[in-house]
Amino acid sequence: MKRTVFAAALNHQSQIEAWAAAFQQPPYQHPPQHPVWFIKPRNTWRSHRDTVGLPAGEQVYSGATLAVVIGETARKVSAEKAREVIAGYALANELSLAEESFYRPAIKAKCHDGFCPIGEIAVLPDVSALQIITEVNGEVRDCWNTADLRRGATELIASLSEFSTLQPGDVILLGTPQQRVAIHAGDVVTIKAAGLPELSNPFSDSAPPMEQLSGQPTLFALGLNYADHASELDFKAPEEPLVFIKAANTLTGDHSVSVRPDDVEYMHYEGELVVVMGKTARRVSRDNALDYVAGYTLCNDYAVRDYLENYYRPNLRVKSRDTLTPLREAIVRPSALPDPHNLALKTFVNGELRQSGNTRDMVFDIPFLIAWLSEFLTLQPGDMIATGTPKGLADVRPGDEVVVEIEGVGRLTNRIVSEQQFEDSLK
Ligand SMILES: O=C(O)C/C=C\CC(=O)C(=O)O
Ligand SMILES: [Mg+2]
Repeated sequence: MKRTVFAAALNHQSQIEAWAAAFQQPPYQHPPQHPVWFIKPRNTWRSHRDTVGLPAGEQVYSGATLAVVIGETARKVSAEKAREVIAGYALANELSLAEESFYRPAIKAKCHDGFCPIGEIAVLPDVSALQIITEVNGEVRDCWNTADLRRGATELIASLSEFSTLQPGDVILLGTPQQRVAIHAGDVVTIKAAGLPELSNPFSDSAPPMEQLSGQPTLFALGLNYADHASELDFKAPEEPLVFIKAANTLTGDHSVSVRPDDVEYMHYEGELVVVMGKTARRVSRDNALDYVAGYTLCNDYAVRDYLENYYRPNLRVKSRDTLTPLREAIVRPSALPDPHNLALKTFVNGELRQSGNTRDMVFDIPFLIAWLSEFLTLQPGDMIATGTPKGLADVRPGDEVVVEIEGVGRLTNRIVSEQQFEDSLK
């Protein structure tokens, strides 16, 4: 069973060449120094022969790629050892709207329902020079070679597992070339490569309804959803929700530890109200949105600012690190919290009040966020929306106790430890 589907962007030589001049300018400033990660959440997953519905009025592009499937737990694995954790490979179609910017997470371009069909797994001894062929209605329309990838499977596993422990069932998509194939309703897109089961999907302008999904619930998180926090970071409040996704590996519980990397200057807390979905939601109106909510809880959306790069910012390396998202499992039912938009939110460090806000100050409120997301993707029971943090960030150090408290929802306590302390605790 798939767990998290990670994807590498800008990993094909043709993309870096096409974007070379732009990456020397704002907002990028320089070419990416680290792999550019994004996540294809479970609503995007489809299988061989599944029909994929195309969003009305949008041009969708095929993105044939190779998926590497993790077979064993991989934590801080070297590239040399990475081969040992690979269960096999599959073909995938990393579907996308046009890639017009890599600055902020491209959830609208990448995460529509059905935007990630993945084929059956097979064991292959070597994928370093594999031809990936795309046929549309039986005609070859694209062909690229994995030899043109900037980082191969083992290097990507090493890079990702440095901050995100991989588990069996996790998948990494290795990237797509700059040129993509435009697809239309009525097309059948087939992806082929020697030694792998082909992946073929018909495309329609109306897709069958989503069944109940497997895989980990998706944790959507809002950036800059409080104007005072945006301004303390020298940003204006966004004109539409800035949504990024956090992977399952980052979650930890109440009274747990969060690891501060030893080589960083600034790791800060972010107390946040979290909405937990209770019913399948697709194209839900703002007026009805709260009817789909199972309850509310809270999280601490820690960030390691040293690792920020202006590619799909905030990057997974900043926001999706092991142990850096404490989340309280117990939820408060909507009946006990009639107005989630008027709750005091506080964060204390070692008993001292450091952050104090109110959920009434959200830029985009909860009904808006549910309606906006469900306009292009299906929210499933268990999916969560961390609604952003107000002003008042500060660095935290090993030994600090951090408590997030939201009126009517409860408290979340955790302690900061150093990498060395955490490694010692594992021995
Ligand atoms: O790009 C940045 O510096 C901020 C991105 C996300 C901030 C966040 O998680 C929040 O506002 O909450
Ligand atoms: Mg946050």
